[in-house]
Formats: sequence, C-alpha cells, structure tokens
Amino acid sequence: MTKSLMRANNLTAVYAADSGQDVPAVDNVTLELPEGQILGLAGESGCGKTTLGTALAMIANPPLYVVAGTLEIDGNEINLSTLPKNANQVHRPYRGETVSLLPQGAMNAISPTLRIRDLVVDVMRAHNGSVTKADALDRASDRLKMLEMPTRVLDSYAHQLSGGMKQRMVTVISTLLNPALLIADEPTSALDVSSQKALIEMLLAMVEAKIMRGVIFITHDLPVLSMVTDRLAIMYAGKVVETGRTEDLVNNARHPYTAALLSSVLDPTEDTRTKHVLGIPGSPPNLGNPPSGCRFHPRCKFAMDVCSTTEPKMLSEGDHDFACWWAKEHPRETIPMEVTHA
Ligand SMILES: Nc1ncnc2c1ncn2[C@@H]1O[C@H](COP(=O)(O)OP(=O)(O)OP(=O)(O)O)[C@@H](O)[C@H]1O
Repeated sequence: MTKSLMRANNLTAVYAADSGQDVPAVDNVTLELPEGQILGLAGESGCGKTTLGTALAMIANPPLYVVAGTLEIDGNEINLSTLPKNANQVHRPYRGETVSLLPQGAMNAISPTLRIRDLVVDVMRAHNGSVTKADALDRASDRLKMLEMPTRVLDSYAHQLSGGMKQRMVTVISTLLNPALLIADEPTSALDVSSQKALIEMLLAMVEAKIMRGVIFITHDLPVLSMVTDRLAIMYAGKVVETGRTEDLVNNARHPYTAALLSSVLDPTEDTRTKHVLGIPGSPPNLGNPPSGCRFHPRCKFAMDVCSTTEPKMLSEGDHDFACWWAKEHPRETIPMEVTHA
C-alpha cells in the first residue's frame, strides 16, 4: 500500500442517552486511507457512518462523545478522546485545515440572506480572524478559476443557484484551506444524475490538484462509490466489517453483509426487468443492545454457531480485510451474490 495519509485506531463514539444507556454508534473502528486516495464508507442507514465522519472531523458535540481512539494524520497523532467536549474549543487547525467535513445537506444550510462571497469571507475568518475580505475573495476566485467554475457565482444568493452548483460551491468553500482530508457526507445524494457527475468530476480534479490529499466519501449509493473510490469500507451496526480496494470488494466480497448490500443494488443491464433483487432480510439492530458475537449473524444466511457467541476478529487476505467466521473457514472463496431471475 502507498504511504498512509490517515489512520484512525480503535475509535469508539457514543451518544449519551437520558435513560443512562449510552448508544455506541461507532464501536472500536480502525480505518486507514492512503495518500491521494478516495475511500468510500457505505452501509445501511443508522450504521454509524455520519457519527464516524463527525468523530474523525473532530466536531463531536454532546450528546456525542468520542470515548476512545486516536487519529494519525499528517505526522500528528491526536487522541480523539481527550479533545475538548465542545467542538468549538478544538484546536482550529485540526478542524477545517487538517480535516474538513462537508456535512450532509450542507447546500441547504446556506443562509438565504448571504451572498456566496459573504459565506467565503465568514468561513475564512472563522479560521483566521485577520484575513482581509479581499484576500478571502481572491482565494475563492482563484480556486473557482482553477476548477473551471464561473466566478460570478460569488455574487449570487443560494436561491439563485441550482442544487448542483450550490453543492459544488459548498464543496469549494469547505476546502479553501486545503485540508489534508475532506470528509464528504452524502455529497451527491440530493442531486440529479448530471449534477452528481459534475460534483464527482470536480472532487476528482481537486484530489488530482492536491487541494486535499484524501477524501472519505460517505454514501448509501454503492454504484456511485464503485465509480469514484479507490477503496471501500463497509459498516454494519457501528463496526467496519470489511475494507479493501474497491475492485476487490465489488468482485470478491468476503463478508456476507457486503455481498448482501451489493446484491441489493440493481444494475441497469438488458435483463434488469427480469431480475429479483432479494435485499437483506430483517433490519439493522438497535445499537443500544446489539446482538452478541457477530452483529450481522441474525440476518446472515452463512451464520454458524460460533457467529452468535464470539465476535470475529479482522482477518487479512493481502490488502483486503474482513471480520467473518465463514470467510475464515472458506479462504479466498467469493460469497455468491443473491440475484435470481424470473
Ligand atoms: N443525537 C443522537 N442521540 C442518540 N442516538 C443517535 C443520535 N444521532 C444518531 N444516533 C444513533 O446513532 C446511530 C448511527 O447514526 P448515524 O447518523 O451515524 O448513521 P448513518 O449510517 O450515518 O445513517 P444515515 O445513512 O441515515 O445518515 C443510529 O442508530 C442513530 O439512531
């Protein structure tokens, strides 16, 4: 593997509940991103993707607490559990410059009373109060020219822009400080197909130009991830269950959950109309009280006795890691995809 840009070690993040029972939404997750690559983070709704992104971006606020874990990035090792509990007090260069988060729905959060140029100045000044308006706007304008986007957008209000343009603008603004790592949470989900393509092309151009040196791309949308990412990490019920090169996961899933997730996606080929996509039986567990052993075992058609009693350890086959008892007993065997024909 090429040089590592980021490595999160044994990260656990919990939501403190009024009932006193904490919900560990991210449980002992270890994740690595090589320099210059895009890592896709996928899994069903509620599996902890946004919580993991929030913890890595060092913007966890109560009731979310990072209770364990370190982040190695850019030669620093940051103990995430000892950062101030109020994210506003976290060392500024960590937030925004080391890691920048493009939150879910960011494009709809732009104030209707601000022009894009005002937003640029606000964001730049939040990081460095002494930045002049002219310098902030010069930087934004240079960045837009570099990305072949129209600079007149800076004079617009959000409601004057299309959804696709708004999303590209918030992406540009959230990377003006050249963060080492950008975490983009569902950046394409609310966009039409051509706007998705434009955003993806822009993200790839930004990585190519080293505006940021790595991206974690969070989405449910596996077809988008398989197009854009170098690596994938699949989460289930707060845990990363499989990670590796995108091509390896898509063609040779080693965890039954990954295989089930992939086979829930319709591939628009000639025989699509005759295919039954089986989906994944059952529903994800309550993270406050997850199943014992492997958390996926109640929904897994490959489950064995050990799966309900003992949590599987992460195993490696080359650059491909997975936590599954069935895969351990069936080295290098591809999990069959569950698609039937009418
Ligand atoms: N403020 C909160 N208090 C308590 N539990 C929460 C809170 N926010 C999220 N959770 C729980 O944490 C778990 C993980 O949520 P998270 O939003 O990280 O999942 P996700 O995979 O990003 O989902 P989605 O794809 O729907 O965005 C969920 O089970 C959710 O119910």
